[in-house]
Amino acid sequence: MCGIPCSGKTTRATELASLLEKYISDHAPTLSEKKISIRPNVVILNDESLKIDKTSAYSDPTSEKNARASLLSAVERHLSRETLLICDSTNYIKGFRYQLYCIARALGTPHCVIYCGSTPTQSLQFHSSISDSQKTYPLDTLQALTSRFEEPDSRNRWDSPLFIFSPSDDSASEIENIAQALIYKKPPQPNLSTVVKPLTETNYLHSMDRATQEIVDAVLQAQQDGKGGGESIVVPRSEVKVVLPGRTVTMSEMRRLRRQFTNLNKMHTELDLEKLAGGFVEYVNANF
Ligand SMILES: Nc1ncnc2c1ncn2[C@@H]1O[C@H](COP(=O)(O)OP(=O)(O)OP(=O)(O)O)[C@@H](O)[C@H]1O
Repeated sequence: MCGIPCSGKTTRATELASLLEKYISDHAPTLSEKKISIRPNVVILNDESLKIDKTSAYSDPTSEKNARASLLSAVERHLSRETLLICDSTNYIKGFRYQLYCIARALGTPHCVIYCGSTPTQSLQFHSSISDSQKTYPLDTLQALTSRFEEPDSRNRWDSPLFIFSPSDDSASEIENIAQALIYKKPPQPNLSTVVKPLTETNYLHSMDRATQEIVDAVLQAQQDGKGGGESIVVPRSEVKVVLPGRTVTMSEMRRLRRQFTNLNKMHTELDLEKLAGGFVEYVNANF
């Protein structure tokens, strides 16, 4: 899921989960014929199921980071090729959505993004209708999160396929398309090498280390040379260029991105060096 706070994500997720469960039950013979094994129950992960307190978890950067880390590790624990899982959170940072996409890709299972496209005015109305006993974000947190929201864009692999729902839209109208995207679609393979000989497993981590370090060095060097906001930088081994943000990129930020990318891809030993380098550049651009 994706959407600003109080945009109706949990309401939509619950509706979609029961519609998908019905779909799985109604289509059992077809699924079995196609040898598709899928559990009958849809798992929903959100602040409530993870016992995260919305009233405080998003009020400062450290708590917010912890909340996101809990969600990410819960997704890693629960997702499998047989499980339909809904990650019901704002997922408002595109780099975070990219991380979710990588988890699905590493498992070889499809994903999609359901965007609850309520307007800020509609979400404020929903917020004001919630009684004080149902704990939710304080108004200022809601507004801060709304202003930081990075809207999904179906041109990005990690935001595609994208399904957009307004509050008045009927969940049932899209269920066939969502089922096609999640149940029948072949797992994503955009980064897999088909022509280049894969690296041996022993060399893999070493090669990834070197390739990503060379890119980090190139970015920091370009910045030292006076390159800045919006400029594209050619980096080693990648056809995709790094696009610098309109602020200074620090060495520790690049180190963190490199560590995260390495962790996400360390099992992905079928990738060749060029795909790895291109993937790292995409990851860096998404997180800038
Ligand atoms: N389509 C809708 N029409 C009217 N009210 C709605 C609609 N969707 C959700 N609501 C109401 O808005 C409030 C917030 O809904 P919900 O919890 O689904 O949003 P959310 O995006 O998951 O919120 P949060 O960001 O807190 O997780 C609830 O009181 C819910 O009943």
